[in-house]
Amino acid sequence: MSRAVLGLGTNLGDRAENLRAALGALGRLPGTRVEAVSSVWQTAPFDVPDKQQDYWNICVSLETTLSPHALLGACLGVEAALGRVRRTYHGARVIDLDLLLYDGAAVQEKELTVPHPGMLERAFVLFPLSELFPERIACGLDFHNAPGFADGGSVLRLGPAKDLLS
Ligand SMILES: Nc1ncnc2c1ncn2[C@@H]1O[C@H](COP(=O)(O)OP(=O)(O)OP(=O)(O)O)[C@@H](O)[C@H]1O
Ligand SMILES: Nc1nc2c(c(=O)[nH]1)N=C(CO)CN2
Repeated sequence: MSRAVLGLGTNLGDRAENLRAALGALGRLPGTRVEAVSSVWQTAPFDVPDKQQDYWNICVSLETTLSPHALLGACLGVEAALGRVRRTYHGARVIDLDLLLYDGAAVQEKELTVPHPGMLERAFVLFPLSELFPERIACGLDFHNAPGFADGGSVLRLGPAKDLLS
């Protein structure tokens, strides 16, 4: 059994429903259990080409028997099932699932890079991630250097997933 950590984001349509549906789908993957879910964080769109609604971001840890590649394939399947359409680079999306970490694995391929290359620069990842691993990640001290904080206040904790998403 391995532990994988995913970052989820949505900024199109009903964001609570999109996260709810994605979590449900992840829990139904073969050999997979949702171990923990962060709070829901409302974050300003970072590095996007046009005006977009704020994102809702969460991080999720999974216990899974799926390999990293099989899990990535499953994540792409969940995105497709929820109606994600890829139009432009960093365009608004119904749902995005990024594989952030998989045990201690390091994968360097175009189709799959783990740890996710952008994760340490993204406040919208680090804040929810710090809730799952408080002993490993402390947010706050250096947050003004995180790109998500370029506008000085772009990450807002909305509340626990159990209140917002169940
Ligand atoms: N760790 C990873 N998690 C998810 N996708 C990855 C990962 N590493 C590489 N990819 C590849 O990236 C491709 C494009 O993913 P996507 O369109 O969701 O990127 P993005 O989320 O818009 O950008 P970013 O990666 O900057 O968050 C996927 O088809 C996948 O093969
Ligand atoms: N706040 C925020 N900004 C983003 C996000 C995201 O999930 N949250 N995802 C992106 C592409 O993956 C680009 N920009």
